[in-house]
Amino acid sequence: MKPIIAPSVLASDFANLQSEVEMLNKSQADWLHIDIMDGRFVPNISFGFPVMEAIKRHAQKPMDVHLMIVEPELYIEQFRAAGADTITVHFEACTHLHRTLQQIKATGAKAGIALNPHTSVNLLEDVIADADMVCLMSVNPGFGGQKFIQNTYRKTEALKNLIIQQNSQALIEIDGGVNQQNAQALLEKGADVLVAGSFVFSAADPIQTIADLKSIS
Ligand SMILES: O=C(CO)[C@H](O)[C@H](O)COP(=O)(O)O
Ligand SMILES: [Fe+2]
Repeated sequence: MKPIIAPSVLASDFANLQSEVEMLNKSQADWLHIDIMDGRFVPNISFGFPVMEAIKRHAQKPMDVHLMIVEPELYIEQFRAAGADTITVHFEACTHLHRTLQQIKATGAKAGIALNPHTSVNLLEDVIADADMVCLMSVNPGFGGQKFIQNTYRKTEALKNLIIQQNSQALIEIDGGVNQQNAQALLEKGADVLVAGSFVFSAADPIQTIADLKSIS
């Protein structure tokens, strides 16, 4: 099965956002990955609703919104209104994760759970049936351009086993440091969605780079 490719707009040229989004429209990218950072859950601030809405005005593909924020339940409806198709919240940021997943689904969006590198996939046993996607962070969240953490291979395999065991339909997304070197092995371990930021946007030919990732199976 071909992977779903979700380039992370975080690594794009914000001064030329419209042309970056138009490039993604023309490419084989399946989704646009949108990283929202609040300066509290992670030690960085990215962008918020006005920028997301501007991206949405030009995007012809679904928006996969990764919320690296505390108390995400306060903003779910607003992110949906700003154009999110999938909303992923962090396991570590949700006191009532099951409730927050239902809240996301009630807006009509797909609901994802992101796990920091230190968080075990075993903690998802009682909630995996309620998730449309699990995002395994393969770097510590907060910044693009970091080095891929090797333990992600093992986690991907363990998560795939849990999904099969629980008869869940959740997709496995890998986020952070994804490139042509690690993509094949991630897919073999069970990944469905590859997020790639700096690897795509720092390439000489981003459209070809996306096509190369897409052609791995
Ligand atoms: O969530 C993220 C960082 O917290 C980004 O989606 C991720 O880092 C992608 O960027 P890169 O491919 O450059 O690592
Ligand atoms: Fe992300």
